[in-house]
Amino acid sequence: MSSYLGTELKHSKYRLLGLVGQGQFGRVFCAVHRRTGKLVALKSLERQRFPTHKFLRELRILLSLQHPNIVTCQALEQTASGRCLVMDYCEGGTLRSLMMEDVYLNRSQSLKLVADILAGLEHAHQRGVVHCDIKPENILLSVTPTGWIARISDFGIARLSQELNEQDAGNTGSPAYMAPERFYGQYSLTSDLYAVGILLFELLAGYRPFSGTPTELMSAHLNRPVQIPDTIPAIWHSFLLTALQKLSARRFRSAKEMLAALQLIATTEGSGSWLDRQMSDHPLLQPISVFTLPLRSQHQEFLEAPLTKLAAQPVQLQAATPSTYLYGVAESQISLRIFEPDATAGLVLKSTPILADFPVAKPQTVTTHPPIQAVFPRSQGCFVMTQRSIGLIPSLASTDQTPLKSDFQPILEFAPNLQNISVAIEPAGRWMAILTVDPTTDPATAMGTLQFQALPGDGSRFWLAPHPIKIPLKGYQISSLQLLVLDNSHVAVIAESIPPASQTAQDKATPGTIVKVFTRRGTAVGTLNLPVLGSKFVLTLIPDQLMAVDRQNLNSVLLIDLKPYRISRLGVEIVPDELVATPWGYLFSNQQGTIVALDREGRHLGKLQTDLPITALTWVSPHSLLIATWHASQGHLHTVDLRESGLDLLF
Ligand SMILES: Nc1ncnc2c1ncn2[C@@H]1O[C@H](COP(=O)(O)OP(=O)(O)OP(=O)(O)O)[C@@H](O)[C@H]1O
Repeated sequence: MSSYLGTELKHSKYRLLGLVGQGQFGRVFCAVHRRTGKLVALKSLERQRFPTHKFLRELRILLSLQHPNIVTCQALEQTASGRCLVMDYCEGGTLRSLMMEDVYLNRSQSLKLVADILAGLEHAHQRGVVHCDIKPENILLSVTPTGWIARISDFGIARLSQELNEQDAGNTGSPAYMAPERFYGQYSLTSDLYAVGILLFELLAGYRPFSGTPTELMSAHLNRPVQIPDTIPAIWHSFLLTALQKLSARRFRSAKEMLAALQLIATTEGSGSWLDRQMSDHPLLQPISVFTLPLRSQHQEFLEAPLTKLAAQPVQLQAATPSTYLYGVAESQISLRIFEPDATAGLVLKSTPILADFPVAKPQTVTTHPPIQAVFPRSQGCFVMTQRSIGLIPSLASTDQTPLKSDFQPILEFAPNLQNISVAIEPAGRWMAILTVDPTTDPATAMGTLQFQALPGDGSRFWLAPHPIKIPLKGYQISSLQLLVLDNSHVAVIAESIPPASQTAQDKATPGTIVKVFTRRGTAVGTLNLPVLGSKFVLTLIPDQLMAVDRQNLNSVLLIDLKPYRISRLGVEIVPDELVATPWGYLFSNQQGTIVALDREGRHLGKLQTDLPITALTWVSPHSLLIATWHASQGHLHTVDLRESGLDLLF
């Protein structure tokens, strides 16, 4: 179906970017408008299931609802096999997906989301439209630098599906959120407000007031009084009890009235910071269950200088034994250690260190060398970037047991007048991309130059952009520029955007991050304007996924999926200095010696703590971590076996 729709849309205004989800009536795709570059959601609706007259009636309703808290429908696209609704794209996923993570949303943000829903409902109710299926799955999220905006989706479609279901099987809606009268087939605008009451209860308590089978739920909604737990502050009790009245007439009379009551209590309680647009002092996301375990090293090696970077590379040294090279950087020196798997002891250091530290560049003393800025271990060896050049320390894998060579072969010397040089190397080490900023004093005319170059080995077989590509950098924060290789044919230029100066304080444009993607042949693929401020972008081991520090919410990390486009936040409890992707999830560390481990779904696996400041960390096998520490002129390289660390990992 995805390729069907792709083919059918070949000559339309939209280009499909990927499947986002599947609803009962069809699939939802992320697509981009070919001319404007605007992202949209295309919701395909099967023709047989939506007879034309009903569909047009619902479409009229949908088109009449234009509000920032409603997922608006912009147009209808006809395709050979059916129709697609063209809707605003919400990159933050659903409220359900956010509620399923191992985090508590801060109170102010939870209340803000409920206030958003009420504002959207007020708009719809004023136009005589009742939603009938308010639940976290139908609340989509737009991401903002400091949190989210809730937007109600499925207006009209929810009611239409109810009608169709009634004809089919008589089973409608989502019983967990259904007001008592809905079980008798009646509904009014207060049925939506009852559902919002359940949703607020769930956000504040972490569970819903009633659970069980559909029959048990029906009986509970109709007869059982609501029990409010002590964990919900008393100030909210009468609000919740009013929203969850069994008799429709005893509830809030309108969304507007309910919203006003919510704002009043939030202000009284001191959790209404969203009302005056201030940032909350509390972390946006608070992990639910974080336990701390002492960091136990399997092996410790004494270091003479602090290692600021560690990079591992699997190698095949001897016929059947896969080993791992570990490169360590201390200022302008790079060292190499070799690890080999051992049947009983896991991964062990073959000898310590095999290659003594050696200067990277020629000059006289180590201290005068330009410090190493980045290392890229690849099959030919380790590419090393300094301020002045990029070069290769050739691989020793092929030379087997011969002593390790320490020659540094320069590949490219940078012109002295260039600033902000970024280099990125393809995973297979066949080509590199270099981004430089042309010297200028005027930010309005700043230009970047992106070049591609084949690397020693079989790189010259690749067709690379023959000429430098000029990138206008107006509106880019140049000091934040980053270059990443996404896969063997794409690179991304990433930078913070400078919002244009605005006239009024209210009208203040929000800052964001620009991600511009190019092919290795130099073709611009597209630009994403991320509504978040990220820094330290790294690739994860999931294709087309990036992660970054969330600069405006320091205890959270951003996960950015490019295909389909999606932004999620992980609550990590620490302000991470290092972000490391592993085959099983993510590791974050800070200089205070804390390491937080999360799985690929963002679930917290635990926290390791050492008293020593961590200067670098990496993994050398899925369960072996290498951690460099440094304190009071003393440092160690620790080998940690995660299977014995006490973390909740399944290997
Ligand atoms: N406008 C949108 N922007 C981004 N993602 C969307 C959008 N609309 C839907 N989605 C995604 O697609 C998924 C399917 O959405 P859809 O509304 O078709 O079904 P549903 O609400 O999950 O189920 P149902 O059809 O039973 O109501 C959602 O879970 C959501 O993740």
